[in-house]
Amino acid sequence: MEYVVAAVILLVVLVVGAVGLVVPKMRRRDLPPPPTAGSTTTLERPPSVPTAPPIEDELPPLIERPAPVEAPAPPAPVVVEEPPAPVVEEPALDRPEPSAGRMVRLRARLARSQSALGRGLLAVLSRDHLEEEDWEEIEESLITADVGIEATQVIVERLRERVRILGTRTVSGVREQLVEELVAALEPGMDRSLKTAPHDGRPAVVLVVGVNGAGKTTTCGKIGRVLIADGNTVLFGAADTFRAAAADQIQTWGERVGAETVRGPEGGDPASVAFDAVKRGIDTGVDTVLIDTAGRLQNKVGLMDELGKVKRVVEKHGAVDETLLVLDATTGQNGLEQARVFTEVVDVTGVVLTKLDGTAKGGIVIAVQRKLGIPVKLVGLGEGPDDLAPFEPVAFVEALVGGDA
Ligand SMILES: Nc1nc2c(ncn2[C@@H]2O[C@H](COP(=O)(O)OP(=O)(O)OP(=O)(O)O)[C@@H](O)[C@H]2O)c(=O)[nH]1
Repeated sequence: MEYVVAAVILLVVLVVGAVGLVVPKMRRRDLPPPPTAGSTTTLERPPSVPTAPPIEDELPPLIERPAPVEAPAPPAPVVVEEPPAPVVEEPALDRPEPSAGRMVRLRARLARSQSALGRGLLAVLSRDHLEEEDWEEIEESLITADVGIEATQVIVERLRERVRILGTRTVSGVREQLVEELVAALEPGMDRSLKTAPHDGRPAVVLVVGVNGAGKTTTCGKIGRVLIADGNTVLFGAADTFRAAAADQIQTWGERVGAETVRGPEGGDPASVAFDAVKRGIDTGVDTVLIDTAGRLQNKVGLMDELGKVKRVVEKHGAVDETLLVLDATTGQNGLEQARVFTEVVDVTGVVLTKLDGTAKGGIVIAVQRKLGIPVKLVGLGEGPDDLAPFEPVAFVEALVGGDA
C-alpha cells in the first residue's frame, strides 16, 4: 500500500512538473516576439508563398447565379379611380333661326333667277325710248323665267299702260313700276298664314303632300323647325311608309330639335301611322302634328285612294287644318300639271315651292298661284335646315328684280 501511495505521489509530482515545463513554452510560442528596442536586426520573413487559388474559383460555377439585380422598387400604389357613372348625354338641340326675315336673309339665293329675269329686264327698261320690240323682249324674259304666258301678257300690258300714262323715263322709275306689277301678280292680299295653332283642346294637323323627290320630307322637317323657332311644339308623323329611309329622315329632323316622331312598320298602312301620330299629339299636348306622306304619282287612282284614306282616317280626330303641297320649282310648268292632280285629290290650302335656289325660273311662283289659285306660303331656298322662308311677295320680287331702286 505504501508503494502505491508513493507511486501516486510520484506520478502527481511528475505530472505537475511536466505541466510546469510545457505551459510556459506554449505561452511563449503564442506571443509575438517582444520588440527589441533599438535592434537593427530585420527579421527575415519567409517569402510569402503564393497561395494557389481554390480550385472552386477556376471551375465554372455549377449553378449560374445571376448577378444580383437590384430589386425593383415596389410599384407606386395605383390609385384606381372609380370610373364616373356613365352620363347619358342628351344631344345638344339645334336652335332654329326665327322665321321672320328669312326671305330677306336668303335673297341672295335667288341670284340665278335674278340674273335671268331682273338684269335682263332692267337692261331693256333702261333704254331711252321703249319700242315695240323692247316690249316683246320684256315679254320673252318673263316667259323664260316661267311666269307663264297668260300672266306675262297681263303684266306687260299693265306696265306699258303705266309708263305711257305716267310718262316714266328714269330706270329707277320703270323698275319701281315693274316691281309693283310683279307684286300685284302675286296677289299680296292672299292669306299666307299657316294654320298651325292648337284649337279645341287638340293640336293643329298639317298634311304635307307632293310628288316624290319634290322635297316633301325635307320640307316637313324644315317646317317643324320654323314652328319650333317661333315657340311652338311639334310632333312628326312618318306616314311615308313607301320609302324606307323617309321615316329615318324625318326622325333625324325631329331629334335635332327635340321633337317626337311617330312611325310605323316599313310598307305599313300610312293612314294608320297618321292616325297614331295625331292621337299621340293629342295625348302629349303638342301644338302641331306634321304628317309626311308618300309621293307616288305613277298611278293617280292609287294616290287618290291612299291620300284620301290618310285624310279620312286622320279626320276621325278632327279636321285637317292645313294641307301643304310641295312643288319642285325646277320642274317648271310640268310640275304644275302634277300639282293639279293633288289639288283634285285633297283640298290643298297652301303651296311650298322648293329648290328656288337652283333655278333661273323664279317666275314659277307667279304661275303656280295663278294656275292653282292657291297661295304660295313657303319657299325652299337651299338644302340647309333653315333654308325655308315664309313667302313675302315684296321681298321676293325685290330679290328677283335686283338692282337698286
Ligand atoms: N337646293 C335645294 N334642295 C332641296 C330643297 N328642298 C329639298 N331639297 C333636296 O331635295 C332632295 C329630295 O328631298 P326629299 O325631302 O327627300 O324629297 P321627298 O319629296 O320627300 O321624296 P320622297 O320621299 O321620295 O317622296 C333632297 O336632296 C333635299 O335636300 C331646296 O329648297 N333647295
